Amino acid sequence: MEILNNLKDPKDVSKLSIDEKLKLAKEIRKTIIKTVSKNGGHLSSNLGVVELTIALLSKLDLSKDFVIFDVGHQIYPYKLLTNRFDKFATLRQYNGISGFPKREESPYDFFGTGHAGTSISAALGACIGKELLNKEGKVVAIIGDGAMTCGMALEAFNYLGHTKSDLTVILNHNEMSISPNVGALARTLLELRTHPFYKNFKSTIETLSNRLPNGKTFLDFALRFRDAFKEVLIGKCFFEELGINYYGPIDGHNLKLLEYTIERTLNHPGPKVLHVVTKKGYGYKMSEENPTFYHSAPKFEISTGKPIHKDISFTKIFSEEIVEIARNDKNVVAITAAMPDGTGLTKFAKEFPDRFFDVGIAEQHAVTFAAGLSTQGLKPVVAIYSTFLQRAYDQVIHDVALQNLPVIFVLDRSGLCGPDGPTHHGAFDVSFLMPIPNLHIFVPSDEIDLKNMLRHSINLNKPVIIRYPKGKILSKRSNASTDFDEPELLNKGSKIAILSIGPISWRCLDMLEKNNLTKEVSIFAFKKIKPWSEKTEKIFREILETHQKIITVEENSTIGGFGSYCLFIASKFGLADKFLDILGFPDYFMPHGDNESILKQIGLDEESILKSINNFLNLQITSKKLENIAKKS
Ligand SMILES: Cc1ncc(C[n+]2csc(CCOP(=O)(O)OP(=O)(O)O)c2C)c(N)n1
Ligand SMILES: CC(=O)[C@@H](O)[C@H](O)COP(=O)(O)O
Ligand SMILES: [Mg+2]
Repeated sequence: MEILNNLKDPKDVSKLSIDEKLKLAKEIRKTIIKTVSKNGGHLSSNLGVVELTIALLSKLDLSKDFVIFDVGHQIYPYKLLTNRFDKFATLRQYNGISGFPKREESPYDFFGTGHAGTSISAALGACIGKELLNKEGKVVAIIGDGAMTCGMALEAFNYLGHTKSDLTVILNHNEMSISPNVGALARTLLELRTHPFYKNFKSTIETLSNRLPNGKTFLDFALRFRDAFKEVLIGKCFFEELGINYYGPIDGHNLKLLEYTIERTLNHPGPKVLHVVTKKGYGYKMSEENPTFYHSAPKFEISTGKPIHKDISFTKIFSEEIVEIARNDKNVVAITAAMPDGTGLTKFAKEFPDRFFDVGIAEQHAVTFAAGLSTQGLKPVVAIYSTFLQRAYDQVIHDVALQNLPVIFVLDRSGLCGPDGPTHHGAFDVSFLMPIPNLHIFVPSDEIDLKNMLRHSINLNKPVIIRYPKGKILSKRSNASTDFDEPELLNKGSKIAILSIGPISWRCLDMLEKNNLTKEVSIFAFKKIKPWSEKTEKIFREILETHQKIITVEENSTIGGFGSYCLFIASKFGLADKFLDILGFPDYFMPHGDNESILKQIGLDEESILKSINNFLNLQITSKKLENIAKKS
């Protein structure tokens, strides 16, 4: 990595010749492919923005300019060019560098992202902040066509057209969200991009500007000529209607053209959008052919592109079961906010295209849209990641729960999301959903529970949440009770009772078996955590009365989670003193890395749970011994 190795400062990029920059682009791609093949990560989006990032750093001065990447999953080339080449092999690993922009990680990561659609609002805030404080520097937001479908992005454009601030938005258009981008806006952008005048004109000027000795002057003339015709040819475009200047579309892999146009755009005062066209996955055959698979790539073999291994997950079980259910119930419809693959709805979409709705990255709309569907007697299933449901909290309360509408929310990634880190860990859903009246909240411990809960929920006629984490399924049983009011007894012990939710229950069982503690410790896996029926309360009371101590275990924040709810009920019985420990996620944002290291850090690994149990058991032994000594004397 001859060039990457020698870049000591982001400013050095601008000092390279065009040939060196082209070589640099190759080195960046090679480094990204190598690292992502070992660590997993967002391959396709990063390969698509290599030239764009080089061009941007050639034209920005990061000592005063400010740049924000929307979602931030495309930040790898930027990290490589902002003094993180030497740490890049640690990408997404525990104690390594993050896969997203992170303010604590580098002074060049100006704004943290991970969820889509925030860049223009944050950039506009920074821009107006600079104006008010008389600070120097340009502000740039880079946003993909997928993220442009977010309500927040559109809200920010609305305000930008009003403030007329000197903000540059670079729209990276590759026709892809994680899957192909959808919606009317995607169509409008495509019209801008594929207009025959633009297409032919673009290729002619680009070829000529590369060949002519005075390419820059020619390019300038040609682009001015094109702009003059823009309105006549395609009418005022979306952005210009809002009072925002529009440049483009330009080829996002043509470095010379990019540099030239970025400079020209930055120097134009006021609000503006530069429309850049790229190919997602560019430069690696496998990701060009299947950008969706390599969007969030698992570890893979570079020569074949094959993933190293794949576990059976809750997502896969949901994917198959919901199709089975829908075959027998034509009222079942499914909704995703731009994540048919991640949530497991691709199969459903293929078999029932008319009953499947990908609404774009628009979680708030997805939830209220589902509520609307349910008013007509349909049975909407909203498949969504826990962390993205945070976006639609009010919609869950105001549009679904308050009206008691039968929408089923299937929350994937509820729990640790390992290398994606704090923006993606599903750490809060139990805490933020438990207080909402009318919700029925289920937590499967394995695939059988999930299937049973789905079938039960589809006919419940109530708002439902089913939450489960990413990762492999741990139990190997072949049937389970469908009485979700009754916590499932996984092991009967005499002294301590572990009350748990989700697949971590099976890890606890494994831990007891390995440590010969099955006689001392019971495990109860709770299945429906809201509302508690009289039966659940009765069983809970019996558990309290028949055990000396209680430990709760969950993959959710300990604050406001399952454990604290149990403690609340126990206190009503006057039995709160039975609680030995409430184990779950801590009151700080957990880092990225492998789940095992994170669990260890937060005291939710087997060893830590064991320690909590042994502390009590050893204490009992010691006090027994002391009692005996006292008796003898
Ligand atoms: C609020 C929110 N919903 C969903 C996601 C998941 N997600 C991450 S990237 C992405 C697609 C983004 O597409 P685009 O902005 O066009 O970027 P590209 O990957 O095409 O470069 C989605 C849906 C997210 N990060 N945030
Ligand atoms: C950036 C983003 O939000 C998604 O790409 C997410 O990282 C995907 O996660 P999974 O790989 O768990 O589907
Ligand atoms: Mg895109």
